[in-house]
Amino acid sequence: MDKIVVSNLDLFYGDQQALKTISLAMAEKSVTALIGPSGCGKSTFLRSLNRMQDLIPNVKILGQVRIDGQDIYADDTDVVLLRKRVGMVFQNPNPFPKSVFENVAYGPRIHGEADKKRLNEIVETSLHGAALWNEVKDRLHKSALGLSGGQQQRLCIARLLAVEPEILLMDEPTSALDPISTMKIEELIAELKNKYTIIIVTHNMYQASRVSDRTAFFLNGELIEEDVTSNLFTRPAMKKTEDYISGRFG
Ligand SMILES: Nc1ncnc2c1ncn2[C@@H]1O[C@H](COP(=O)(O)OP(=O)(O)OP(=O)(O)O)[C@@H](O)[C@H]1O
Repeated sequence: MDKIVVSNLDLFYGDQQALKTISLAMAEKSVTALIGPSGCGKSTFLRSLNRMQDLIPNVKILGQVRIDGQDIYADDTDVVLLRKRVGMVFQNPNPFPKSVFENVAYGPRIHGEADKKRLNEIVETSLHGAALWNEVKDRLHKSALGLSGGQQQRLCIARLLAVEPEILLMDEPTSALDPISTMKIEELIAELKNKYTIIIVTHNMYQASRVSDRTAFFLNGELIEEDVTSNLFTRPAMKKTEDYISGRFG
């Protein structure tokens, strides 16, 4: 079943059009990878799925983004609730300068959870969910900034899981990480897709082929082609896709 359906999405930064009439459906509990050369609009597209662009001045958005059938750009959308449902992980892990525990408890607390026992449970479950519990269970009250980069990234994922999202947006989540940490995040993505709908931007085509079910190729703000990942990489329908994946540009 489709979780997110984007129809005819145009996005302008001032006069510059960064997304050109994009239509793309993303299935529930699956991983969709967004690939394409630098500046083609991948991050812009990703950020349009939880209205992160609302924070940037002079952005104009036309078209629709429906999640479970509801247009997230409708006037009555609760954007705080939307961002709880659609969480985001960034390229550089960005834990708060607080303890591991406080990082994970932060979201539930601002959404009103005050019960200590319940918060303990949420923190433990979320850290398990992000495959980090065993590595941090003895240092829950130490600073998150003392964790390795890969652990910090998994902590950022745990922080999202704590508010019970439905969709995880990941913008090049491993580009700042070493190969072992990257592998752990990729294994985690494989686990998480049993429960969550995941959209990942990656520059690494091997990563796209390892982690995703479907891949969308963007070029100059256009969606050139979208298909089952193995098809897109072995039998692309479009010449531009073939040129990109065979390393002829980008
Ligand atoms: N806040 C902004 N204000 C103005 N223009 C922007 C802004 N963010 C992105 N752009 C422009 O929109 C276009 C698409 O950028 P975007 O970051 O979405 O591409 P990308 O494919 O994610 O690139 P990269 O792989 O380098 O991260 C680019 O031309 C970029 O310069």
